[in-house]
Amino acid sequence: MKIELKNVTCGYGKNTIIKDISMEIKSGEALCILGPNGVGKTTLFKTILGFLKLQKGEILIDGRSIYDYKTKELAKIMGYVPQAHNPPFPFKVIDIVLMGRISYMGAFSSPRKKDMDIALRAMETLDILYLKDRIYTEISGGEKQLTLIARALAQEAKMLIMDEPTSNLDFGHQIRVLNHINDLIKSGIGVIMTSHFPNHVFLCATKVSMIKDGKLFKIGTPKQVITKESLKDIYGIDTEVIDIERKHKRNISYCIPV
Ligand SMILES: Nc1ncnc2c1ncn2[C@@H]1O[C@H](COP(=O)(O)OP(=O)(O)OP(=O)(O)O)[C@@H](O)[C@H]1O
Repeated sequence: MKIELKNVTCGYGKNTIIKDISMEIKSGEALCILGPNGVGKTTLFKTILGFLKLQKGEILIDGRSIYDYKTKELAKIMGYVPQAHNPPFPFKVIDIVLMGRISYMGAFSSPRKKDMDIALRAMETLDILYLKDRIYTEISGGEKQLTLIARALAQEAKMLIMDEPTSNLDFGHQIRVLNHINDLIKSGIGVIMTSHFPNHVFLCATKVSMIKDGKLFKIGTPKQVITKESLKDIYGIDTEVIDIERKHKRNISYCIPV
């Protein structure tokens, strides 16, 4: 499966936020989008998901415009992990995760045993089974983030769109989620994510694109894109990107401020 963005221009009403961006993501790849606060990463995601209309350009899934897909079809293709939020009703955590199964259920029908099993398995994978009967609005920001990731896993979508999946998480959960993203791409799922941490890109992304002033600034492998020059360009800080040897895993690059 392939999602292609061709000369995408998008924003709110007549206000353009993202200008003329082209990129593509295939199954088994993790594309991380980096860019400063307010540059338009979430706006781009909302447009890919069809919540916002394109101003110009095209978004294609396997060569077909996203606008030619039915909502239910799209829900089986793309799962969305938004930044943690509070829904208007005090749902139980398990109900939030089960919402990932809606596209598999008939109208007005309740979850089958299979849906419940899949939802519970998604929670188990992320070590949050203990939250099952808690009220979503009463759990911590990190627990909400993990719940939303579990909901996307339960959706069994082929492409996951994750808006800052590690925000709100403690160090252990950040690494667990990044490892989980690695497992997902190994299993053939595609991931498009945003992050504010270039080091997270080195840990799980196969591809990275940097956005500056609403335009695509750089795209390539993490090593090609994350350099001291590009970090200075988009964040305005001086860094050093160093290579680190790891005992039991591949060597990795790491950026530190200087
Ligand atoms: N509903 C909206 N209506 C109008 N403008 C909006 C709306 N939501 C966001 N914006 C504006 O669009 C711009 C891009 O916002 P967006 O949330 O896409 O940035 P971002 O790169 O995801 O930021 P961050 O890294 O801080 O989450 C900002 O200037 C923001 O104020």
